[in-house]
Amino acid sequence: MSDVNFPVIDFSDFENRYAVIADQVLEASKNIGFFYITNHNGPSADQFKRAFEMSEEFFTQPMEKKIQHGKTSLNTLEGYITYTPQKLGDKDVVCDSDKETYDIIPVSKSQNLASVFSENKEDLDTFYKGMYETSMKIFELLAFAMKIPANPETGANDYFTSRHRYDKPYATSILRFLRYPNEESTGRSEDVVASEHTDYGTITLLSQRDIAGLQVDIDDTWTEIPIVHDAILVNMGGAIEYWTRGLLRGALHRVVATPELKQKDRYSIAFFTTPETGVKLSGIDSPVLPEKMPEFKDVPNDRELTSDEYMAERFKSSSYLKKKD
Ligand SMILES: O=C(O)CCC(=O)C(=O)O
Ligand SMILES: [Fe+2]
Repeated sequence: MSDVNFPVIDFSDFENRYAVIADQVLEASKNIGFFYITNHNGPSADQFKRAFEMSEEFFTQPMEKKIQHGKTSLNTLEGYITYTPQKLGDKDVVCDSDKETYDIIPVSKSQNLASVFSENKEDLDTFYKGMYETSMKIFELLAFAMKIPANPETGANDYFTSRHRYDKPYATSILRFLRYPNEESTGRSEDVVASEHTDYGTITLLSQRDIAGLQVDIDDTWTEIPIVHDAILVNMGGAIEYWTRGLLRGALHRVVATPELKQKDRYSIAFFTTPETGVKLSGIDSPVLPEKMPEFKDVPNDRELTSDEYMAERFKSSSYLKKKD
């Protein structure tokens, strides 16, 4: 475990300090690929608390209730993934090995919202939008710091945001509630409860409720990411690493079991952004972009992929739902 000063970027006095904040965001995105933001104007501490309460209310229901919203295919955007094999009718509910998750798309487009969430639609919608807006702010800062030309008509740094529009028919962002059930309840104990991976999308916002365990690979060393209260953790995903030719770092990360997990469930919330369907993950006009496309582990680098092709490649080489040996 190396001793790294984990970046915490203060967004206060945002307009006046825009250029400084943008540079800090770019530096952290290049070097570690993970950083905290504080005073961000995104969801408040109370809204996070409320979101975790909804999550707890959903996950503590009996399994029969939860699987009524089970995903039976990975192509389904919204719904529940279980941690022990379950059937919904004659179909298997998608099963992860150590954790359970519930994915939410924009509330207005949802077809199959569990009652806990539909009863609290307004809170959920506000929280989802707050996470979305915060992601868009990060994209604007990155576009500015990378000196990508602003929109000539509006002056906005909208290169990335205009490719992640909120109200596209195809949902571009997923809000995911996660629970890692405690070891006593499952009778299992593993050292690693979310295997090492890079996220598929462009950026992820994350909050670990009260049990740490998230680690990021920094210079080949697993480094613990502390919990910083009232801060949002931001990380770069594989799609933005690919799109920026490796400039931004889609860092490997994982979750390990801490002693608390023996008796207490671990909750986290993630918000994943994915570019709109058909977006070309190439052609960024930036003086800081590397000239050459590097090699990537999971995707080919000899042709230019669209967002959909990129995702398809990642799913092909995915070990996400394969059982650990
Ligand atoms: O639960 C966490 O803290 C991290 C989860 C994660 O990395 C993911 O879902 O992609
Ligand atoms: Fe992740």
